[in-house]
Amino acid sequence: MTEQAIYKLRPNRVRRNYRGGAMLARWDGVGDPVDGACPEDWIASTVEARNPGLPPIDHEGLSTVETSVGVMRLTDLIAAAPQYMLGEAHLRSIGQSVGFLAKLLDAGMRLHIQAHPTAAFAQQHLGSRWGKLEAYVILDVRPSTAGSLLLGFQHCPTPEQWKRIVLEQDMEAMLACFEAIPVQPGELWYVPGGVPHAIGEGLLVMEIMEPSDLVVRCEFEREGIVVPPEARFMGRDPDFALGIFHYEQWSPAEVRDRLCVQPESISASDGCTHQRLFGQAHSSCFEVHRLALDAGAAYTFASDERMRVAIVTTGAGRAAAGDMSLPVHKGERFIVPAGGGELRLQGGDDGLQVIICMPQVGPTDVA
Ligand SMILES: O=P(O)(O)OC[C@H]1O[C@](O)(CO)[C@@H](O)[C@@H]1O
Repeated sequence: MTEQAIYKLRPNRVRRNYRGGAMLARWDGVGDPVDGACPEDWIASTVEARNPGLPPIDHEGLSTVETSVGVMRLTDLIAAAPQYMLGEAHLRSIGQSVGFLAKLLDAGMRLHIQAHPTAAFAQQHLGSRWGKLEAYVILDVRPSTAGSLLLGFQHCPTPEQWKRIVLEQDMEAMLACFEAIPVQPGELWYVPGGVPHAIGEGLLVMEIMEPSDLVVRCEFEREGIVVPPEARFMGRDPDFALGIFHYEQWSPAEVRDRLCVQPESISASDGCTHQRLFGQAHSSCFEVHRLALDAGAAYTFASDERMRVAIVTTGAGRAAAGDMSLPVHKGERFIVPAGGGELRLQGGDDGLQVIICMPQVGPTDVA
């Protein structure tokens, strides 16, 4: 198989327990975009979706890429050229998975209230190296929706009260534990394991997380969508599952202080700003950068021999690596393998914004 310096990712929609996806369909050029049962696109995913209680779909969640010899599953491409795709250091510390999971998430309705295990809990009790710490880049808010998150308890129940609320589905009491946290496009948030949360109606979010689909779902039905019993508590009993929650009370201002992240400026010159959005201070699993190029501006994202997963979030332009150069536009997602060299970007007439995600594989500094 020929090694390419850029692989375009195919759309990869995944079923969830909420409706959405119309904004993603618009990104993908679908003529008549509507919300449906597949509101997420999993990007460069080597993680299978877990949808217990729904009819099985083989390999749901696994990404496919365009290659010179046709469309291939990313896991097969990596297996065929692990060193080129991921690099030596990655293979040694992480193996043949991408090492993190990125998603575009398009919420046509508020998601149900949930929490995820920390990596420490997952290692100790679930036989998994990772829990599911999540980081969000808010990309857009649908008109006529407020744009908010439920995040952390503002009126914290005791573990016994929370257990009663969840088991009896006392929705009035459950919602009374939270106040809406307003969010804006461009903001960065992160959600450590154990923190209850729900993404609000109308948000389009780029989500980067530890590579698992481990979740405790607390609302068993929303807007007629029933979360199947086997999908609620990670297949365990309620006491075990609800044991992952952190029972801390944070006011909306404290939530913003703790969990709204300020980007770190890496460079700002010649019509291009380069920021690190999430790094080792937030996660030992992934690192995320944002590049914003004015019309005609050019920028080279240096290679430190890690795989880079790129998503064009605004505008259009060109992306080049090695001897490949492609036109790219809003919604495009692509991979530059560890062995693909530096990534060269150029802004088109309306400029170009690209988010780049990479695994953490040890000491890192791409500045
Ligand atoms: O509706 P579901 O299937 O529980 O999906 C939950 C979604 O919520 C998130 O955990 C975000 O909070 C996504 O990563 C996940 O896909």
